[in-house]
Formats: sequence, structure tokens, C-alpha cells
Amino acid sequence: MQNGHSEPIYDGYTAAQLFNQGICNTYDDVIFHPGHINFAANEVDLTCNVTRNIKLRVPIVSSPMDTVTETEMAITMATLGGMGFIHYNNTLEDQLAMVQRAKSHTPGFIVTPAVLGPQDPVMKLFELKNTRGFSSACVTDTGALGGKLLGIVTTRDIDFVNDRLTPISEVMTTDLITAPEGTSAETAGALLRKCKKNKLPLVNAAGELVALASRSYFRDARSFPAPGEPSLDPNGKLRVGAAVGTRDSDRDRVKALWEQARVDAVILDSSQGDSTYQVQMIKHIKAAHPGLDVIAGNVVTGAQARRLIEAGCDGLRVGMGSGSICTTQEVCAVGRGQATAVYHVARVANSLGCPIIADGGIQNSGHITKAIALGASAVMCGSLFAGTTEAPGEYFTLNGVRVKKYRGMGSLEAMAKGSETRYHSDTQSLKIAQGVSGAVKDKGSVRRTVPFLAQAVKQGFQDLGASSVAQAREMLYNGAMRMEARTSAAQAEGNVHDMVAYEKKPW
Ligand SMILES: NC(=O)C1=CN([C@@H]2O[C@H](COP(=O)(O)OP(=O)(O)OC[C@H]3O[C@@H](n4cnc5c(N)ncnc54)[C@H](O)[C@@H]3O)[C@@H](O)[C@H]2O)C=CC1
Ligand SMILES: O=c1[nH]c(=O)c2[nH+]cn([C@@H]3O[C@H](COP(=O)(O)O)[C@@H](O)[C@H]3O)c2[nH]1
Ligand SMILES: [K+]
Repeated sequence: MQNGHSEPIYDGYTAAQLFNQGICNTYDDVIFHPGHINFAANEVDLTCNVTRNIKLRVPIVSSPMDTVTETEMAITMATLGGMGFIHYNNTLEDQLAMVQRAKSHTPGFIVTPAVLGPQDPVMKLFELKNTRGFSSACVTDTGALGGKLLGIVTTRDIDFVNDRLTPISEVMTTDLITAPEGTSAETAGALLRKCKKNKLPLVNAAGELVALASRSYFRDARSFPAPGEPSLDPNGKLRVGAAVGTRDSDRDRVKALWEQARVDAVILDSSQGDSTYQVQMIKHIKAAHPGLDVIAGNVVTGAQARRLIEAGCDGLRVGMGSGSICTTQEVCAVGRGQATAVYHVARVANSLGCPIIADGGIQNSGHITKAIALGASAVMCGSLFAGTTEAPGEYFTLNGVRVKKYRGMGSLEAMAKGSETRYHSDTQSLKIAQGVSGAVKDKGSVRRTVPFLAQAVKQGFQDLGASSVAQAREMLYNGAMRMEARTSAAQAEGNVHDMVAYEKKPW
């Protein structure tokens, strides 16, 4: 860079200079210098490869945790152009069913319709209303999706029923308007508008309930930002990922997920991925199921990354102890500041053509911009998406605040559930927790969060002077991207200060 007197301007540091000073930094420690803007924020292209073979329009994925990603989160993330990874703190059958449900979903329909059986008492509908906010349910002979559709029951049908043990079959409506399987979401929306009903069940030739369109879904859609193009596989199905372990039994899991659900990618879920277990698992999967992408990790150093890339992984997850629920650094004395970890792992991985996912510690849009500007191809979020409508679990009230449970997968609570359902006889008797269990605030729907986050990241890229991830990458490695570490006073200055009262609303 030259000034008017053609003297070089030494302003700020390159990433290589900043991250090689014997100190590890995280996102808040680092601040970027603005670049030159010659494009609009909307023109920024965030498209990135989350693995060698999977491109995402929105480089944000949800974490494989049992309080973050099950069917509904996976479907919604893919619908928004990102992707969800379904956890494996469950049996093979449960996880497979979740991936299959997500894979067979058509955007625009209700993800988990409320379904009751004819013999269920009306009390069950009250329960559904209290726990999930549903005021109606489909009634099928099996009490589940896929059963023969018998009727619909709404709270209006039971308002004046005094005996809460009355079977649903006595009060449900059987005069139904339905649409055939395969009806598009657009047509279903138009039908709902025309017939003025609240629900439109889709049934197959055998009269079985296959999907449910809802007036409220289309009504709510108007209050959410446009979702944009979904993430689809080559067959037009939503992209879905899943986590697995590295035990022998996990080979059966991978086989089932690939052969019976065509899962798009598996994550080898571990706090310390640089192990012979992962190397062997990567080699096994790439040999047995060559079409399936494997994301290994977690890692925080270039040497760890290189070993797993040489074993054949298609993506890497970076972060050790950075998560909001993590206690690994405290308990095990290992880990790394997340900005430093992302920069160093990305440098090695990008030179070998392997994308990385910055996992853990993402608290806001600025952290996403920083992670991607430092070489990550996508970010993985747990806490940011826990407590949303799409996260598993019910809302409850804690000290007057509406919350949902959020817990680390290495917490005692999650491990207790995992060893029951995952490894039927876990021999490791002394369990050391590497995470905590607690609750987070109700955050509304990810249908709002994700589009706003993506827009904020585009704005950040515009300020950096990078109109695409590829351009940011070039600037990172040729030294044009300048940055500095912030003192704690500079960080305080960068936050809101000297206000008596204020409300921080990001959008
Ligand atoms: N990113 C992070 O900072 C952290 C994440 N976590 C999360 O907690 C969960 C549990 O993590 P980990 O305990 O690291 O899971 P893990 O399954 O990798 O490890 C559990 C134990 O099993 C051992 N092991 C794995 N495969 C084996 C095999 N084939 N034969 C014999 N022993 C084997 C491991 O060495 C380790 O001692 C994961 O969901 C992980 O993502 C936990 C701590 C930190
Ligand atoms: O040390 C840990 N103990 C745990 O029990 C645990 N559970 C999850 N993870 C990791 O944290 C990530 C989510 O982090 P955030 O909530 O900050 O998004 C996740 O994506 C994981 O990488 C854990 N780390
Ligand atoms: K932490």
C-alpha cells in the first residue's frame, strides 16, 4: 500500500503476523480493518463448500447436539440455504428415522404435524396446546403420520366437553377437505386460502396421511424474511447431515444412514479428532461408501488437520473448548482460542483443498464474518440456535423467563442418556464431564434468525471490501486483509457504553 508520497503505509497486521505471537486469540480479541467498497452488500456471495462436495448458499450449519438438531431443525436449516446435522445421542433407528423424515420433507409443509389416535382422550389435545401451542391435530388409525386419516380435531371441538377422558373419535370432524400426495406447497397454500380451513391434510392413494399444510405456516411466512433457495441434493431432496462416533457399532450406523437415507455427510463427533479411531473410521467410510462425505474433527492445530486430511476426510470441524457449554479447556487443559485455531487450521486445510467449519463460540453475526474471513468455509452453531422454535424440547418458565433446555454433549446428563441408548453397555465407569447442562432464552424461529444473520455477514463482507468468500480468501493469504488485536479497553469501546438504559435489538 502506498500513500501520496509513495511511502509504504504499514498499517495493522496480516493474519500471519497477528496469529504467530505466542498468544491465542478469539473472535472478540480481533478486529479487522475496513477495505475498499465497490459493490453493494446484496451482491456479496457467501456460497461456500461445507465439505469437498457440498456447497451451501448460507454458510451456517446447526450443531449435532440433542438440544439443537433433530428433524425440524435439520429441515428448516436446509430450507434456509444452510444445513443441519442430526445428533447421535440416540439409537440407530431413531437417528435414521429423523434423517429419513428430513430427506422426505417438502419445504412449505408442517415439519412435525400433531397426530392423535381415535382412542386418545381429548385431554391429549389440551396437552398439545400447552406444550407445543397446537390447537388442532390430525387423527389417524395409528395415531401417527403414515396412518389412515380418520379426521381432524380442533380445540373448538372440545371447548364444551367436560369429560376430558372422552375419546377423540367422538368429537372429531370427519368431513374433510384433503389434497393428494405430491401437491406442491404453492397449490396447498392456494387451496387453504380458497377453502378457508386451517389445515389441509395430504393423503396417498390408500388414504394415509403423508403431510399437512397449515394456514398459519403461510400466514407466518409473511412475517419472516424470504427464505431464498434451499440446500438440495442432486435428487432435489433437502441436504441433511448426521453425527456418528468411532466405535465399531458406528460403522453400522453410517451404513444405514447412507444406504437407507442417503444422508449427505457424516460428522465424526469428538472433542479430539486426532486419533487412530478417526483415521481408521475415515478410511473405512471412504472405502465402503465412497459417495458419502466425511467431516472429521474436532481439531485446533495444523498438524491434527493434516493427519485427518491425509486419511481422506472431506471436511474438518475446528474448535476445542470454545463452545458456550464447554468445560474442556478447564477440565482437560487442552484447546485453543477460537480465532487462532480457525486461522491456523484453515491455512493448512485450505492449502490441501479441505474446507473447515468453525465450531463453537459463535455469539453474533460479527463472529461469523470473522470466522469466514479467517479461512473457515462455514460456522457451526449450538447456543445461537438452542431455544428456537425448531430446537428439540419444550419451553418452560425459569425465574419468569421462557426458556428451553440446552446442554453440552459431554455433560453428565447427555452422557447418561447417550450410554443408555448409543452404546448399550458402556464399559467406561468413571465419567468426567466436559460440558454443562442448563437453559437458554426463547429465541423465536430460525426462519428469522438465519436470514438476518446472513444479511449481517454480507454487510460485514462489504465493509471488508470482499464481494465473495473467494475474494476474502485471496486477501487473507496475500496480506491485503489487515487486522489487529484489541485491548480490553478497545473491546469495551467497541461495545455499547455510557448508556443509562438501552435495548440491543440486532434486527
Ligand atoms: N468441541 C469441543 O470442544 C468438545 C466437544 N464435545 C462433544 O461431546 C461429545 C463427546 O465427545 P468425546 O468425549 O470427545 O467423544 P468420543 O466418542 O470421541 O470419545 C469418548 C471416548 O471414547 C474413546 N474412543 C472413541 N472411539 C473409540 C474406539 N473405537 N475404541 C476405543 N475407544 C474409543 C475416546 O478416545 C474417548 O476417550 C461429542 O458430541 C463432542 O462433540 C466434548 C468436549 C469438547
Ligand atoms: O467442551 C464441550 N463440552 C460439551 O459437552 C460439548 N457439547 C458440544 N460441544 C461443542 O460446542 C459446540 C457448540 O458451541 P456453541 O454453543 O458456542 O455454539 C458444539 O458444536 C460442539 O463442538 C461441547 N464442548
Ligand atoms: K467454553
